[in-house]
Amino acid sequence: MGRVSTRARPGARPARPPWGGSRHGLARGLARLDHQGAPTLEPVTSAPDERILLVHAHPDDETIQNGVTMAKYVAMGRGVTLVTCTAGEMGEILVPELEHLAADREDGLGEHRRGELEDAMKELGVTDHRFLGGFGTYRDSGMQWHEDGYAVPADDTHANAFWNADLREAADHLVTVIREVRPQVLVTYDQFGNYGHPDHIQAHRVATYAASLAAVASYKPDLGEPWDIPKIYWTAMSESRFRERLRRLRDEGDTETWKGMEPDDDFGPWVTPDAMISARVDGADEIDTKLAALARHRSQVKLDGPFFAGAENGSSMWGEEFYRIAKGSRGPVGDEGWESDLFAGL
Ligand SMILES: CC(=O)N[C@H]1[C@@H](O[C@@H]2[C@H](O)[C@H](O)[C@@H](O)[C@H](O)[C@H]2O)O[C@H](CO)[C@@H](O)[C@@H]1O
Ligand SMILES: [Zn+2]
Repeated sequence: MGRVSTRARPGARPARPPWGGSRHGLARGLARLDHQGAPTLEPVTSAPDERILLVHAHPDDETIQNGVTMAKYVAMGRGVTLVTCTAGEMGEILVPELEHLAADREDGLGEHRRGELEDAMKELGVTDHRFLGGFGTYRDSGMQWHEDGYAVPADDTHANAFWNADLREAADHLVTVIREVRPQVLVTYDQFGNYGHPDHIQAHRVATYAASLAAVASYKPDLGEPWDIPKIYWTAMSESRFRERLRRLRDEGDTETWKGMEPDDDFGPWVTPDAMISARVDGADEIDTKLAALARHRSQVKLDGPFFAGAENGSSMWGEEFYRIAKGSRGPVGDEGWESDLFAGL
């Protein structure tokens, strides 16, 4: 684990994560330091010894990609912190009675999805969730398919669209969180944003940059004591599971889901070859919790559609969550060569 600092600058007040611990309470039993840096005798309630930080672009990404992992780690008593970079203002709306919230009508979808996210976090048991820079700082950039990939809509006029964010300014918001939470594990997307959404790509860039900046002692000490995150993972879609899922859908006559894609196609960066996967978190015990959280994102997710069909009995790709290690050393692996716990080896 990284250096635990007990040095407090005179006048510096340690930020406190919402689980009630103090930044200085990371090492059990340390006396709390008062705001002059003098030790007080009252016992401190330590932050969980193990802490994970997840950085996602929109509400629902966290549950789709890491709902099992988050629920599992909360149940294990680990600290789970989620940072969501935008409120998903530009999303489609699957529920007719919510259509008035659309961006080109009342533009109320972001506020609504904030509530969906709160409800989903209650299902997973996650109590520490923040929007990057505070709610409304960065706006969902939207996405449109262009010849060879997604891009932001040409007529996008919102100055605070996340895709337009100043990278270092956005990273500084996350540096503050990293130095407060001091996670051993960081999870975000790969360089492709998993499926090419501009906000996902930007979230990857901000998380990666912030992780580097947070570790530099001489970088903006006013944002907190430096913290070098030991392990960084990118979320991954297992190639074998995706092909298997698509094959099953096509065998069942479903030609609509992932329309135009066939099981033996070349999916490029959309999937990760199993040999490049580092960890698999099993969700046999958490899949129901994940689905309950997914159901809370009702403006975006139709559980009774083919996309999530079969997830309830674990017979789909949603009951497993895959990761590629981007920084740090892996712990013990199983027969497939995958870790089963992102904190392994720490
Ligand atoms: C899972 C995810 O990242 N969803 C994003 C995505 O949503 C897609 C978008 O609305 C597209 O227009 C639909 O056809 C597609 O079905 C949706 O998944 O992009 C949205 C706009 O940026 C974003 O709000 C949503 O969270
Ligand atoms: Zn997203």
